[in-house]
Amino acid sequence: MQFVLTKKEGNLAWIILNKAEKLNALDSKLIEEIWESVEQYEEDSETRVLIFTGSGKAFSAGADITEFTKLSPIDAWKFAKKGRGLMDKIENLSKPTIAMINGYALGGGLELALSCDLRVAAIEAQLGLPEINLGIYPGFGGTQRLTRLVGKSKALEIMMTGDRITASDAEKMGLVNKVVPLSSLEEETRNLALKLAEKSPVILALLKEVVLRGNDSPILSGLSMESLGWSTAFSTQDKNEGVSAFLQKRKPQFKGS
Ligand SMILES: CCCCC/C=C/C(=O)SCCNC(=O)CCNC(=O)[C@H](O)C(C)(C)COP(=O)(O)OP(=O)(O)OC[C@H]1O[C@@H](n2cnc3c(N)ncnc32)[C@H](O)[C@@H]1OP(=O)(O)O
Repeated sequence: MQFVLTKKEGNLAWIILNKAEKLNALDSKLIEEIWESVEQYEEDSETRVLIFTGSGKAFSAGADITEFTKLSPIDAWKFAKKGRGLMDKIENLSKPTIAMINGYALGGGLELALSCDLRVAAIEAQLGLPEINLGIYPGFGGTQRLTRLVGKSKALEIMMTGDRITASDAEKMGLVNKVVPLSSLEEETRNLALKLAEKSPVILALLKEVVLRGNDSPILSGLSMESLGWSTAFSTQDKNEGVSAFLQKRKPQFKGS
């Protein structure tokens, strides 16, 4: 890999965008390498949580604008599909994902963070969808994911003005889950990831499926999926382990079966 660093820490996998001199701008190569890293950890049964972050002063400043000059409309469609495909893949991973936003998360960079389950940001981070200033609009899923997350009015404000927002404002509108000083960002993110890694992976996967599919469905369908998934939990060893551990006043050891 040229532009992505990966590292494993027990049950945690880190995927680090590593093109700091270009603020981790997402070009075709970087998108392919993130895709490969995601596939690698998706298949790795030891990995329970994936953390995405960037090296240097940015999480990612978005799609690589220099590539836009040579794109025909058909190329642009292919590029948007490729980037969006990656975001869809990340969103639909059965394992929990966290975006550790260390600095700028703009355009496609914010869209990458939006495709993760949770977002922890440094106080210093700046977020936004500035595509409107380039005469385009978000094309890696942001129009849909941001709107579902913060509501139509706030999402339109962010996309129509292109203004950058602070991590604290992002937290207030529910766009990020937690804001911490940059100096403790890694530790706080790791602690959150370790907490998730202790839960049952099979139940987390079921929960994700019900929440994601339910979010796209009328409430009655979502509620029905919830009941079906909930009863499926009763076929797992992890449910037996969780209930037994409570009754025996000990910590559960979930194995993912
Ligand atoms: C068809 C597919 C649809 C895709 C949907 C997504 C679209 C997008 O994401 S469009 C891009 C949206 N992002 C932006 O508009 C942000 C662009 N960057 C900036 O505004 C600034 O770089 C900054 C405010 C984030 C930081 O400013 P500053 O601290 O002054 O740093 P520099 O501008 O000097 O940046 C350093 C270096 O990085 C290059 N760079 C930054 N962002 C991008 C980018 N998105 N694409 C390509 N290159 C980028 C910048 O040009 C500098 O390079 P050098 O000049 O060679 O040093």
